[in-house]
Amino acid sequence: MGSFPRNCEIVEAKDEPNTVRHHQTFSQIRAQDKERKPPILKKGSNKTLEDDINKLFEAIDLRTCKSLDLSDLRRNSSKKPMKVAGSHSPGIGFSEPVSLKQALRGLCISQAAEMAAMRRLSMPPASPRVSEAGKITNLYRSVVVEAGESDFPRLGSGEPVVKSANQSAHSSPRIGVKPIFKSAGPASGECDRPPTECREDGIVISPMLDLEKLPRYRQEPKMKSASKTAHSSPRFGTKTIIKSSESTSGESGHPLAECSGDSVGRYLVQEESTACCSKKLPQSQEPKMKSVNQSAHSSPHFAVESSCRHNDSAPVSTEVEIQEMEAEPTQEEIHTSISSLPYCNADDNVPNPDKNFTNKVVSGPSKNNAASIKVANKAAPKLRRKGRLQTLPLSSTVKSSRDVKSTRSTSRAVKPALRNKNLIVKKSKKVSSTAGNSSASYEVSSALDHNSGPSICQRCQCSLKDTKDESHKDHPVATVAEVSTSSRKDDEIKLDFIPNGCEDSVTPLAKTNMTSKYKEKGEFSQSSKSSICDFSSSTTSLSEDSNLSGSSCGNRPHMSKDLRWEAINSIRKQYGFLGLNHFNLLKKLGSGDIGTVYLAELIGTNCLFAIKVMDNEFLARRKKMSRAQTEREILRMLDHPFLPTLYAQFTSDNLSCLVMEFCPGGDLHVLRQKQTGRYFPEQAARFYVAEVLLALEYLHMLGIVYRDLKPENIMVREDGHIMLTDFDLSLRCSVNPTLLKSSSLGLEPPRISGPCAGSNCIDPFCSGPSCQVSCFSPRILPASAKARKQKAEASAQARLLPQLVAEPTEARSNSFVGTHEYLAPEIIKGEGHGSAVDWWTFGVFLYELLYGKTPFRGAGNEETLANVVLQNLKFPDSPIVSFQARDLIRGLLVKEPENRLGTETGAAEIKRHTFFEGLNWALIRCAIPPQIPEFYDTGMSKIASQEEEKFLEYSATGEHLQFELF
Ligand SMILES: Nc1ncnc2c1ncn2[C@@H]1O[C@H](COP(=O)(O)OP(=O)(O)OP(=O)(O)O)[C@@H](O)[C@H]1O
Repeated sequence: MGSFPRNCEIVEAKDEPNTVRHHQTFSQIRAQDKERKPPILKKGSNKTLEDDINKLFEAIDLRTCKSLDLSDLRRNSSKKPMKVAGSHSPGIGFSEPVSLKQALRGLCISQAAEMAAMRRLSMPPASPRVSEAGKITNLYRSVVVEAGESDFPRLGSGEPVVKSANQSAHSSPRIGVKPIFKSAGPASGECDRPPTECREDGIVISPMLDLEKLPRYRQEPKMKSASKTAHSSPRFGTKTIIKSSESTSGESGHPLAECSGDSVGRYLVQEESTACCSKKLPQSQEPKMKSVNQSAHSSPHFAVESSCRHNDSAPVSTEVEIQEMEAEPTQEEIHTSISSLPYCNADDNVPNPDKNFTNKVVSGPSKNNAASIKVANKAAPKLRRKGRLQTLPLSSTVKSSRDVKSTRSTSRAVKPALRNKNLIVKKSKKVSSTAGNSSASYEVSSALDHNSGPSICQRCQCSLKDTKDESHKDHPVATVAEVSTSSRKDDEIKLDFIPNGCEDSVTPLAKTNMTSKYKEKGEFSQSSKSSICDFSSSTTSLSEDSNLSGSSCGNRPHMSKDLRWEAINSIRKQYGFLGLNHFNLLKKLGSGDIGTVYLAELIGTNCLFAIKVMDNEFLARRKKMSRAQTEREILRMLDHPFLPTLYAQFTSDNLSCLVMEFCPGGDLHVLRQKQTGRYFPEQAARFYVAEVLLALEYLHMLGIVYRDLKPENIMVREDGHIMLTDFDLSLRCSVNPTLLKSSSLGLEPPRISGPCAGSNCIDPFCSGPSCQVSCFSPRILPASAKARKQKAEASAQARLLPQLVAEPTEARSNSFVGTHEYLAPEIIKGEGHGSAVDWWTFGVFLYELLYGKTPFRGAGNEETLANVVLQNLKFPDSPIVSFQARDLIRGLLVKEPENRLGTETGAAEIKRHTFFEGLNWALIRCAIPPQIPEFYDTGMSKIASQEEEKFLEYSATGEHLQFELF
């Protein structure tokens, strides 16, 4: 392994001058041999052994070698190991001087090779239905299988056996393998992106992982810096962007590769041209694999930057973790295997929607903006220049303490207090999404669900007023169990959209105050995520939704008491528009690929928001408009207690702003690291994954495949409940919700035999006298016989209820999207993926919460990817996790998506698992979360004490976008 050349390009074997005398027949060779080594005749013996052999040679030669010389054999038996330059394997080919014995051996081998070649030639052609990518995959597999059977050691049973690039080169001239991954190690930050090789015969040479460095990791278990922090950090800040066919510049050989690290982010290549997400495709369009030529343009190119992520709270050495993550296959096998993984992506050529998006943003409802600006300037003297930080009094809801947001990288950590300069270097990802109309909105219906009853338990008469978030009280939990399409009419589908009024386009009020500079900055700040995105095709499509309708609270009557809506509308009424100048930017919460999120206070309202600020010019230049558009469109659709609420969106001074709900509790990644042992107790994990499951279920119902589930994307609200964020990598598709009778499901009905009874549960079937918490009562709590009987009856009733299945099973995409440790195998293998990837990531997520680490993490990204594909799932001995939890994880982390739990009927399948037994899904939001954020420091006090004027400046240059607070 160590000698494996890093950039070894293994393509179709060519004739090697120093190896086989290809064009010599066997008889010629034998004649030469005879000349060199004349037979030694024993005295008195007319027939020697040599003579016999010679006759044998002649006989064979006549039969086989007249029309077939070695070069022919070599071509036709291409999948068999052949001698290559520098190889001295005896018996494969002939070399001079060649002995009789060698010749005989070589002949036998050649005959074997000939037989293999003939066998291959007699194989039936591939089915015309098989796509070119499929052919490549099949070809690849045939090589793997054949070679695996004959020459190469098998890896773990049941796992795919793949060959090393070298081996492939020896045996398969049809597939050229070019290792392109040049990760210089976790801390080097190097990145490379070799071009995709598209051969003349149309075969796309997939980029392969170069795991050359893997042995080094193994040999150096005590890793430094990033490695030492492996336990809690660093998903190895790697961002891989793969070339996709959406490129409009024809840079097929120069796909975007973006590397990001935690400490240092670098743009080593230019971004690929266009990632289109809004192509309006007919919904009926079936998923298609692209042709190889298309694939050639879209084959994923991996540019991997393994970054050193510092983790200030991770004293556990990597050594332990690496040892734990040792795969069953040897490292060499892993290397060998992953080197041959087919990274062929098939992408569609999708028109660039950026233009439309830009137009839309810029030409928004800004009719009276000019007038409004003047009015605003006069009537609101307190309004500062856009982005200006003011020293306003703290909101009453803001608690002053500290909550240091730590991420997997300290370089990404957001410091609680403002600094003079916070530089944000934008990372670039390539994302794709599809446009379309997924206006699958659902009306909450209690008729069909036994759990969707009133928010007050009919039996125990307990109220829900204890919940901290007022908005949640009126917020319907749109779980599958509660959602029905039976009574829904099209004109009733309104609740998912914010009003037009929420989308303001503001003439740059403070443009003169906003310094626009273009600077080169050497200081980098990275977000904590290392998502991978490659925008390729999605064969399902949606159209730009236009069902926006206005109301005071975005058609969310259940949120009418939300003070934030009132505040927004008040400002809008007062000034005629809403712009960035109406907010005080208090501090930077974090930055992502397409924007920076600030904590902001709506001036004069004491209402806090999280505002995502994106530079349209930068987005357009970096072809990221589609990502921003995807996120914006999805945010506008959402109305769920565990998903963010978009209060407003506007464009101000070419800055596109999304005003969202602010989550003061940080993200789950940070919260996990604060736990003892850096893992959650099982009950806490159960709470979080249950809420995430509902969020995913809701997204799937809307035709959204999330694709980037990980703790970093799960924010903790003020009340301790979660909020799933970050939708720019999501895939939008069509979905056909179906109501299924339990009989047609062929599955067990929901099991409610848990111990909720007797505890404080709001379960409508509960005879208990109280409420709260009990939704997450431990399964092991004893239940009375009576309660058990009632539960059994409830189960029987539930059996009769129809079940809504709203899994977007038709969704397909070939994008390489996600985060390394969370990537599903089908994404890594480029086989195309659908909604099942969310259930894979859900399994990884549960695993990480319970064990404090992800299941397939390797020493580097490449090894992680290899492990995901090849390594069997293992559970550490410690901490002790229940059988139910492990069983659920096992069901979710099935490498074949078709066999994965959730693939068939979505979240409903998962919710029935015994891990969630006894959980009242409809009332989760009423349960007391495991942890409630204590304080959150907005940094305003510090600003006030400094009595400084803070300004937001942004600048963009070349590859980077920078926002500065100073
Ligand atoms: N509603 C919110 N409340 C509090 N903090 C938030 C909120 N939304 C985002 N953040 C913080 O801002 C950071 C940046 O968010 P953002 O969505 O821009 O980037 P990201 O999560 O890295 O996603 P991407 O890079 O794909 O855009 C997040 O990591 C999170 O810490």
